[in-house]
Amino acid sequence: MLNVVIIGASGYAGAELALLVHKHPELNLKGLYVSAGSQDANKPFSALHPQCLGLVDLPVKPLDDAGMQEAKTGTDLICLATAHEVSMNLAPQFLTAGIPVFDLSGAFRVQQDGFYDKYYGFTHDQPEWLSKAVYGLAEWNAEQIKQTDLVAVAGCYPTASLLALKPLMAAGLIKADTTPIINAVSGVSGAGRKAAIGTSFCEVSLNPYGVFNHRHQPEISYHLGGKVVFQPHLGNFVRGILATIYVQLADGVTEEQVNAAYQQAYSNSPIVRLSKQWPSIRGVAGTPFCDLHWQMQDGLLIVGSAIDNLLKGASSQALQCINLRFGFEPTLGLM
Ligand SMILES: NC(=O)C1=CN([C@@H]2O[C@H](COP(=O)(O)OP(=O)(O)OC[C@H]3O[C@@H](n4cnc5c(N)ncnc54)[C@H](OP(=O)(O)O)[C@@H]3O)[C@@H](O)[C@H]2O)C=CC1
Ligand SMILES: CC(=O)N[C@@H](CCC(=O)OP(=O)(O)O)C(=O)O
Repeated sequence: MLNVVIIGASGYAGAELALLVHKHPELNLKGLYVSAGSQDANKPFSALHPQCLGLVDLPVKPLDDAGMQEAKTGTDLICLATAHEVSMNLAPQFLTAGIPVFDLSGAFRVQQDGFYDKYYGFTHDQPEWLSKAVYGLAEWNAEQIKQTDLVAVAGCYPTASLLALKPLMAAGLIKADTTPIINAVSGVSGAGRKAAIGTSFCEVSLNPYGVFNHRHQPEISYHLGGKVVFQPHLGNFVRGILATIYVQLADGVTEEQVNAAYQQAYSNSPIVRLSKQWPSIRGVAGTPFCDLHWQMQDGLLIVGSAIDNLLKGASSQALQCINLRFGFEPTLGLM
């Protein structure tokens, strides 16, 4: 059994991960942590997430000096479900102690000059670790994930978008000099557990946000290797992302070629389901799956992609990466 520590365990993504680790046959949930000054420090995890009562009753401990020392001792791997800047600061402290890190934040996802200043509002001060990080999009980067100690688990909207677009890009089916358009809606859990007026459930109906400046647009472009337009929306549901993606196909591309591209990419990947119907939030919420469906007409392809933002968009994808890194079956603890 591998001993796992989760930092940021009281948050929405960390909590999902704690439950997944608890259920995993090869992983032992060794410790759960929150910030040193957290109002939740020392509360039982199950008091914060009552669905886990009797399953995960460990306390969430404060990550003060003693907590940090304890978190490092006898630990085989660390998961960071913390804000980007917190992860940037914490990851090196575990990596230098020889403990592999699986970071759910955006802190190590994009290796591009000036990216963090422009899109995250801070200067990245760990360029060496950033250059060593592997992007944790499990279906596409399995070989690199197996060999790294720092996995930057892919973002939620980028996971839904890239799983839909990468097969087309890899097969050369996207028309040159065109820009795929990604229109996506997320549930409010995507904004995390902290209360804010803009993501308060009574305030949210359905609205676009982050127009032309959301940090996931460059993350998607960088890992696709091509330009995209990305427009997120906030919807009045708790969890799930539905992305509808519009792609101009290269001249002469047939439906058979599109089908073959998706089959080739995912026929051995049970987490990505090539559906015969348009995906829905209901079809994926609470599951580790990404559901894809597509249709084409007159050279235009429309692809639907749905995931649970807290699972395939965060914690279950982290677990896929852990499985790959430690040589377990890729879907162990997930299906
Ligand atoms: N929500 C989602 O759908 C997704 C989230 N992510 C990423 O995962 C990360 C967590 O997201 P989410 O769960 O939504 O966020 P939450 O705000 O729900 O949770 C954040 C967690 O971090 C803890 N925390 C805050 N500051 C520190 C600190 N200095 N040291 C240790 N722990 C700290 C918080 O507890 P406390 O404040 O009490 O200390 C809490 O447990 C983010 O980077 C996010 O971008 C990725 C994909 C999807
Ligand atoms: C609805 C909502 O607010 N979603 C968040 C994205 C979720 C998230 O935490 O982003 P990462 O996947 O990059 O970690 C946002 O738009 O910033």
